[in-house]
Amino acid sequence: MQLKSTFTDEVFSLVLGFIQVFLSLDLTRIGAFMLLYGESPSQIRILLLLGQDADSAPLIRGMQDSDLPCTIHECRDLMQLDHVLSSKDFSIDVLVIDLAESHLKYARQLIQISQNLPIVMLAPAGREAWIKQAVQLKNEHFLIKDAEGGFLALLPIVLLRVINQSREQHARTSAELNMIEHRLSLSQIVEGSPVASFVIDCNHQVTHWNQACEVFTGKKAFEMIGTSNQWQAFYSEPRPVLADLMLEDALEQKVKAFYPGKVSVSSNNKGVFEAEDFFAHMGENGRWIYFTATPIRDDCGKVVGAMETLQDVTRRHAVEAALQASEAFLAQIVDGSSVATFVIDRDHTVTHWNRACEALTGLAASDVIGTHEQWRAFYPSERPVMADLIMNGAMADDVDQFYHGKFRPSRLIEGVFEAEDFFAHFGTEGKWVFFTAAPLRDLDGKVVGAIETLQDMNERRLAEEALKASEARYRDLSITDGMTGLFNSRHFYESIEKEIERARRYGRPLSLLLMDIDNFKKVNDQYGHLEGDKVLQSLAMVIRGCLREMDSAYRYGGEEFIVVLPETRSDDAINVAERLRQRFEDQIQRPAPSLVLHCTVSIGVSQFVVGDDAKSLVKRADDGTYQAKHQGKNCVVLLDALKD
Ligand SMILES: Nc1nc2c(ncn2[C@@H]2O[C@H](COP(=O)(O)OP(=O)(O)OP(=O)(O)O)[C@@H](O)[C@H]2O)c(=O)[nH]1
Repeated sequence: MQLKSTFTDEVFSLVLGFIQVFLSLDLTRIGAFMLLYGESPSQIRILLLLGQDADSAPLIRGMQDSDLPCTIHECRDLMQLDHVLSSKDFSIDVLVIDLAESHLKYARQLIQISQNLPIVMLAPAGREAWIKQAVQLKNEHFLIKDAEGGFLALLPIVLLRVINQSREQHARTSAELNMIEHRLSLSQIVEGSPVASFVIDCNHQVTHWNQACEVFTGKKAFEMIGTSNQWQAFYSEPRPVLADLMLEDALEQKVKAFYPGKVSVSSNNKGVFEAEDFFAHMGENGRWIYFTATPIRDDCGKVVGAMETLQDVTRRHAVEAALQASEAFLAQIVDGSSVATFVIDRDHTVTHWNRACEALTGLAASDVIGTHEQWRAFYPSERPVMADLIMNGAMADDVDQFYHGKFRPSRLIEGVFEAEDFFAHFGTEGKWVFFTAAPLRDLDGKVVGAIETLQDMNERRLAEEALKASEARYRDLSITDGMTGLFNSRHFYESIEKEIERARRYGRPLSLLLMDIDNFKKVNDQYGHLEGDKVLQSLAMVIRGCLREMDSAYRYGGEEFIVVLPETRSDDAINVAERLRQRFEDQIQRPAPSLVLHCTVSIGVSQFVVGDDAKSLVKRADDGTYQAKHQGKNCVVLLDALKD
């Protein structure tokens, strides 16, 4: 029962008629009112403004007679009214004004003070004009009371209705306000966003199409808002965009049908669907777009629209495609390389194992890629390979633990190690392998993997060994007498210098034997040079059989031999010489098939004394031999330096 501010006599009469109907229906009890409106009354807080001399008793009694639970605060003037309304201690549902003439003077202030509080005005019969005057200020409810306080019984019902209307109005206003706020904030969010975004309502009509979206799609907001043409921005034919699907039942099913394999629910935000797709009709050459859509719900959770955002990820796709191509290219390079190569990632998982590596190690790429079992190619049990150590940032000490004596830091690259080792199970007879591992770094220099290359060193090793053998052979030949196998005289002078130096420096004894075959010319003359050679070889064999490891024997001249005896004094040297002489004499020579011959040797002995050099030492031994010849040959003569 609200009156418009354009209050007229006709309306006023109508209202009065309505009150009469109320009365005729005898709806004067709250219970009956509740039947009509279905409202449950709660404690109603009433503020009662009375005229100066007015009696509140009939009014309060009227309220008490009703079933309406209420509390009543009384006030008599505007000050009191203001105090109660502005106090936090009082919460008022309705203002009842028992109109007095005095109120009319400040009716305007009164209505201002009451703010939005519902007002019920009571005027005495015959004073309807007061009401008329008062309600012109504010459209409110009113009642005319007769002299006996008649109609007052209707007051509780009017109060309830007023309060309910007020609450409904309030609720409606707040909902509208919420909606406006919601729309306002959504508008601000969408319009202000640098991310291309658009919003549709529950009828699939575009309500927002922000500037970024205009730039992104080339479609102007004024073309799109109010239409359902959002598909035109993306497709050549009408079809739902992701936002449209947010309004559908069986949402996920439909999303999957329209974006098969391209869409998922965001892991960060459960209500948001995200997708990535190529839109061939966008831009010059099509575009990769990352787009999200989310339903917009009202306070009750009902879907009332949807918002979609768009981001151009074409460049990222191009970069990813280039990266993939470069990875594929790299994989081909690695695979095609004739150098056995494998790569591990930061988790030590094998990512590449090329054909050369398969051939060298005998382990198939398919058996090792994706595993941590690179060790299988090299070792019988699990342990790190060089690439694993590099990946772990190993220092020389760590590498030494696994490759002791076999590795060295690379001379070319810092942080890289190289090693050489023999792998017995490679090939048919095992192989020498040179291997080197280097870290793989990302653009920030962080180690993200390691590459190891392996080179079959067998052929080189064999060649090296052959070379060493040949060098040794050559060296042996250069210091060896070809006929007897003993060292030659050139080597004697190298050796005797060292031995003299050692004997001098450490005061160690050193002796020399110089021997000459007796009557050798005769052998040659009688049986020929070749038979003479056999005698020379026979003496060489006897000498070799009599020497210790530290001794050395030399063919000094044609039929002259020298034996160097380190750590040997002259008396021991004489013993050696005697043994030699005897064994040679015992040796049977057969210069002709039926002929047995025994040859002899004369031996001169000298011992090193301080001041000796090679020449003097040899000279004394030679003199000893000479004396032995003079003493009848086949004997040993020591030529003592002191006696000399
Ligand atoms: N078969 C052979 N004979 C050699 C070789 N070198 C030296 N002769 C011979 O050795 C002989 C040495 O003879 P002489 O120096 O006269 O001495 P000798 O006959 O051994 O007599 P004495 O030394 O006094 O016992 C010579 O006939 C040389 O030709 C050789 O390599 N092979």
